[in-house]
Amino acid sequence: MKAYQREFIEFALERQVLRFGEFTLKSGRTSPYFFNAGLFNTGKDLARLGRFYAAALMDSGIEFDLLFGPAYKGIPIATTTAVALCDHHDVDIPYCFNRKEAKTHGEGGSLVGSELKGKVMLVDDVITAGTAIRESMDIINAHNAQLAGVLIALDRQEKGKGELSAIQEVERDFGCQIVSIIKLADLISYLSEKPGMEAELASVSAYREQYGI
Ligand SMILES: O=P(O)(O)OC[C@H]1O[C@H](OP(=O)(O)OP(=O)(O)O)[C@H](O)[C@@H]1O
Ligand SMILES: O=C(O)c1cc(=O)[nH]c(=O)[nH]1
Repeated sequence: MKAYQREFIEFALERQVLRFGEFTLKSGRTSPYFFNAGLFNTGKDLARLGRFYAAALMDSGIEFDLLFGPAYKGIPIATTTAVALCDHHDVDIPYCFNRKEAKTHGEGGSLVGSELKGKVMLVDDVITAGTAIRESMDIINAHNAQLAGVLIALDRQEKGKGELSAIQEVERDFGCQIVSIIKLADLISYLSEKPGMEAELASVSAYREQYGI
């Protein structure tokens, strides 16, 4: 694990974005841990989060024209990443996001921000079973844009529909690269080095045995 990954895990634990307990996921699975990016909820946290995303994006070397943040939690992530790319990497990239329910008055429509076109970098918090990414792909395809890649904070490294991980399935189906700041494996190695986290390590490891890849 790299230093910035350990730093990111500590940031998420400190802000209780990363918590242990019993959580029902969108996929219906019951997980002993949960990553709630909505709890990066101050200006300082969001600015710091954006720096992690922007650095991971620059490191990935993937070329893209636009950031897309799927509603809802992808919206502040795309926004803060765009700001960090400008402030810390001198790169000015347009961004846009969707509404979960189309607006029927005023400017109307389902998209807000820059026009959805070109090579799109999708940014979100986590991928579990890949449903949210597939929903976003429908929007990207409907606008004749192309998916350049996906950037998330946490790759939960879980099985998708078959034996591949949800991420591997998305990479295969859409021919794109998925980049994450941390993976479940990083969290497990962090927990295994940390005194007093034995119970969390045991429950997360058991979950990985059941759903992990
Ligand atoms: O890979 P998946 O199985 O789709 O799960 C991951 C998705 O689930 C959560 O979003 P959710 O749809 O709960 O929406 P929110 O951003 O409005 O909280 C999360 O923010 C991811 O987008
Ligand atoms: O799979 C999900 O629904 C999910 C998992 C997680 O860790 N965080 C989240 O916001 N959603």
